[in-house]
Amino acid sequence: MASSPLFNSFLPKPTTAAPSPPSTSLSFSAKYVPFTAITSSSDSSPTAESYSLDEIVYRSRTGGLLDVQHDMAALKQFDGQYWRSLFDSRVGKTTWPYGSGVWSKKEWVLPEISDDDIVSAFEGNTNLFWAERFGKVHLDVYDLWVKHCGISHTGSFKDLGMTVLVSQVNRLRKMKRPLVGVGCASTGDTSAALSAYCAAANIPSIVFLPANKISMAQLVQPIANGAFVLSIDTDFDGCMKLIRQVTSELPIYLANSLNSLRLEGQKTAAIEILQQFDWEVPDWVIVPGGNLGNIYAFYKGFNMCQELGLVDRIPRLVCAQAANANPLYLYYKSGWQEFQPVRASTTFASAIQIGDPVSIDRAVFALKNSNGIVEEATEEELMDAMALADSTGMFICPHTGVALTALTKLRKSGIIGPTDRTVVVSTAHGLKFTQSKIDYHSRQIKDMSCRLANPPVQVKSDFGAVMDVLKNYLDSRAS
Ligand SMILES: Cc1ncc(COP(=O)(O)O)c(C=O)c1O
Ligand SMILES: N[C@@H](CCOP(=O)(O)O)C(=O)O
Repeated sequence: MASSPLFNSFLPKPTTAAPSPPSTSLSFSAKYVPFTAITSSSDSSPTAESYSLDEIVYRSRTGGLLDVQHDMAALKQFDGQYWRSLFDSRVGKTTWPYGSGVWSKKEWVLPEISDDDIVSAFEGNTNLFWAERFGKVHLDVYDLWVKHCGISHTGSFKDLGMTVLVSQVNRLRKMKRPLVGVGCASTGDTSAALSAYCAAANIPSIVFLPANKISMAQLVQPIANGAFVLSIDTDFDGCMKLIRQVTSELPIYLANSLNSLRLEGQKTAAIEILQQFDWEVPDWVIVPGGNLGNIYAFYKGFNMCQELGLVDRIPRLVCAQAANANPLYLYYKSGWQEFQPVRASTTFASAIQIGDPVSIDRAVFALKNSNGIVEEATEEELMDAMALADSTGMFICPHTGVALTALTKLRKSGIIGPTDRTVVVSTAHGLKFTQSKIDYHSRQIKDMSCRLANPPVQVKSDFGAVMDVLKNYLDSRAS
């Protein structure tokens, strides 16, 4: 384990006075089952094919997706009120590992892992921000909230899933499983999270990045955290194919969301939203989608809360895609006829420039079961939405601009009403995407009017000149 003060919070902490976990915690368990067992079962009867979470397996026997299935009967020994109180009692504490927004829900995430194996930066517990001015002034909505998942250790929601995956790898390595490292393909955020958590636990990380397609701030993260970084002359989908081939040949553990362990951490953001609303259910939750693991993770988190009696319904989900990388949108618009991967074009929402999402089946299931909607945003729409949100005090990433565009469209069409409680999920920190904001505000984007650009005013070092400029500005504000 690292001993640097930087990673102090990653280290197991002595237990201080804190609420006790359920005395039966050791009886909770989870296993991998084929995703089809989740989608087709109307009851919780055991499926023939299942795997221990200590096995290294990403696909079912038929090549389909897997899912982590919890022993719901064991969890149901406790009622909704019990779980609500337990989770609430852990917020804002330092007791290891419950101070993490993910591990505060440990019984629902990885119930069997030892606390000593957990690698955590106390991720989660992110700000649920009341976007009062943006909502009221620009959209005529009064109950609009932005869940800032990007205000996090590595600046994106990926930390939520990565703490789970790297903790499990840490456990497997202690069990002497022959894993030489952990690898991922990435549009930037997954690699940043993977490399930070691996560095904290002294596990080698290997990342495949599409050359020249991610932001400089994202690129520098795995470099700084000591990952082995391959910049490959292809797009994300090409990198994804390569890492899948490599991880089937070498004992490198796959860290992309194809690995269903990741989604167990990501689903806690949904539980946290309910918790932050005092267990009142919002009407809408809007999530930007790329590889499409996260939309399913949100569904799973909400669905578990309903099934275990913490709430009595789930929100309607909206998945928002960039029009330049919109295979899910096209599929939805076709009435779910036939899925066709696309070749994703360049988008300012570069982290979702994905044409062949691995979790397409998971996303469709989540949307169908939440009465969901898919929307898309053009480059101009997403950049204007980002600039507008920033002008009301936020500093969001372009992906959040995609989600806000979806909200704007659904509000304009009346599908989202003025008093509907709506949560937009902000997936990464705006500081990772400053170049897109610089391009916009300096009106340097071809074929885009950048109508909300706010470039600095060049002025001579002269009192009169400064006063003239200021008077003009103040007059324009007054009018
Ligand atoms: C900032 C950001 N937003 C949204 C997404 C989309 O998440 P998912 O791939 O789970 O759909 C990603 C990654 O893909 C991302 O990095
Ligand atoms: N946006 C992602 C793309 C990969 O998604 P994953 O959830 O499958 O890891 C990234 O940041 O790399």
